Amino acid sequence: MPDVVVEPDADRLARAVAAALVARLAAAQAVHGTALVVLTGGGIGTAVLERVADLVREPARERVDWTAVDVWWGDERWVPADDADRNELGARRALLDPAGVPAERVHAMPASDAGFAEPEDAAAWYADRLAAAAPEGGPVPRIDVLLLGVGPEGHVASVFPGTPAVSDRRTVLAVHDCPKPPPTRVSLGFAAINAAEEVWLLAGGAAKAPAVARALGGEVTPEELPAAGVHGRRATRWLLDADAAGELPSATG
Ligand SMILES: O=C(O)[C@H](O)[C@@H](O)[C@H](O)[C@H](O)COP(=O)(O)O
Repeated sequence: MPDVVVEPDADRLARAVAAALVARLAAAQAVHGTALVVLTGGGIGTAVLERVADLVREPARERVDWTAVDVWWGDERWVPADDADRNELGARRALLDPAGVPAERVHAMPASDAGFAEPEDAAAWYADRLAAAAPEGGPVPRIDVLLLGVGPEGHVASVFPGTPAVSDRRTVLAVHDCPKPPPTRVSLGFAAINAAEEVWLLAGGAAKAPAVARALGGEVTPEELPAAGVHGRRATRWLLDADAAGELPSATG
């Protein structure tokens, strides 16, 4: 059963997720020496990273060794490396650069000008990188926490309802004709998403309330609403603000 946390508003949601993320990464490092996080793009994903950067600047609070954090992405837009639409650029600016994450631990998905002819080639390359990082020979390394924003129609990463990506069994996919621009992307598929130890779905705002309620209502298929197909190996957490939780039974009485 997923864990659902509701914060009063978007700012407190971002702060709460940031604090929980720092704690989760510190706990993983205490056990394994390193920690691995998969980042999401979008507004809430970037807001969380900015709040984490605030925490990093509070020396008393800093418990994460950012030189021992591996950063991967859940999806990336198929645009040039310097394009403002790149999720990677937003993450570097918000957290990775100020926190001092070493270059060799930042595993960005290829940009459209990185030398791969097609996004399919970039997806295959990223899948190989994930497999190469998996010590036990599995498809992906140990993912301590995988962050996902949620679209108003229930997409996660770049897996959209009613698209081949929902049933694709590969760990990394090329996605075309996305309803959310830019249209072409590289995205983790459920084979990678659901291999994470913990998956945190982040949603803020009333526009997300119907998708959140349908995903948690248990009456919808991943084909209809991909967020309903997300299940971490150890934990699945929904981290919401009050508006995004507005159609949950507990909120409607
Ligand atoms: O690259 C992307 O666009 C994101 O990965 C995407 O999956 C995003 O997380 C959701 O669309 C929610 O975005 P917002 O938080 O901005 O609503």
